[in-house]
Amino acid sequence: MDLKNGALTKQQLVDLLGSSDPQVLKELFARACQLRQEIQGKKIFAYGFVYFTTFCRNDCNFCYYRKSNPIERYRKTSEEILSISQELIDSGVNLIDLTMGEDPVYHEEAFDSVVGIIQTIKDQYDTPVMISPGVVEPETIQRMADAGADWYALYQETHNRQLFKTLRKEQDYDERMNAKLYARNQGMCIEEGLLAGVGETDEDIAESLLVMGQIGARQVRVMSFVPQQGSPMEGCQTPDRLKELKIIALLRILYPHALIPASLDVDGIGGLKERIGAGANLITSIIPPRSGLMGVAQNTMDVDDGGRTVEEAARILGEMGLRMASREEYKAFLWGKEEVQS
Ligand SMILES: C[S@@+](CC[C@H](N)C(=O)[O-])C[C@H]1O[C@@H](n2cnc3c(N)ncnc32)[C@H](O)[C@@H]1O
Ligand SMILES: C[C@H](CCN)[C@@H](N)C(=O)O
Ligand code: SF4
Repeated sequence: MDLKNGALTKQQLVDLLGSSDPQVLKELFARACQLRQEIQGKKIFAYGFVYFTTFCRNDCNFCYYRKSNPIERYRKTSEEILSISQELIDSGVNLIDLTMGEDPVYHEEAFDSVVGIIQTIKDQYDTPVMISPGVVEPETIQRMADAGADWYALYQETHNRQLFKTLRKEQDYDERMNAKLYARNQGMCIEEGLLAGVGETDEDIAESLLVMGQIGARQVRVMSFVPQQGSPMEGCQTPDRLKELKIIALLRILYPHALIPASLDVDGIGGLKERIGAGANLITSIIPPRSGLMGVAQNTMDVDDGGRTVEEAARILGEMGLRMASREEYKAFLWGKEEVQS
């Protein structure tokens, strides 16, 4: 199979996802890293993660924060959110990802405070913003876009409607998809994502990889499912990481210019090297230690001991002959002449 030609068919994707041939895998990862190198050299981007409310009205079967899970929750104030964001920016992240559970309190206040926070980070801190609020009204998306939010992140998890129904209980597939298409049509960049190891087939994954391109997502991700205490899927197994790594590499080959995260939220900082080695060009889930903030799939792993910091990630990148990008380099990549294809 010719990996140089990025136009892989669905069948070729399925074959590669199922392959355990060491030579094929070696070529796959080498090609993915070569493409990243050709496009951005040694630079790797990094996003700060601010999960500012862990209250949620939904009951996703895979998630620790589902409303039926009797866990301790927090809701940070606007002042806290801004000071944590400032701390992350000072540490060297390229963007702030404002993430929330679908917290009814914010829905009641029509997201006024979130809009204000976006404005401050954009106008006063001069930093790109991603918003991950779950499904929100078109009007709210519009206000967030007007406030300057660059990105709307909303992961379908799977593009198999049957499987979606079992994961995102009582949520509508089309409503979720349409929210991100609306954001894209308003000029926002969108991130699409899939969850690996939740009962999907390689055909399902191949379909997702193709849909991600069709909808024009400029950031595309995969996270391996991590079982959560107290959730219906607590007893399910976490998948072999090789699948996630293959998906990262295939995404890079299909969409050479896309932002593809190496999330620290799956295996902590210990999982960074292999994901970058598979072709990821962005580190996500950087969280300041002792800020009282949590991760999603790994809610505390490596947070308070400073494992999920720019400093630690930069050290590891250095060992790989790579380096952290500056905010200006990120902005140039996103908005500059080097047009990023979808
Ligand atoms: C917690 S949500 C935050 C935004 C918003 N609440 C939403 O659901 O879109 C972000 C993503 O984390 C991922 N996630 C949640 N629980 C996970 C788990 N147990 N293992 C791996 N990824 C998980 C899912 O892909 C989910 O879409
Ligand atoms: C899943 C989160 C992102 C939400 N936009 C975050 N923990 C991450 O891994 O990047
Ligand atoms: S994935 Fe998001 S919407 Fe679903 S329960 Fe978790 S926080 Fe809520």
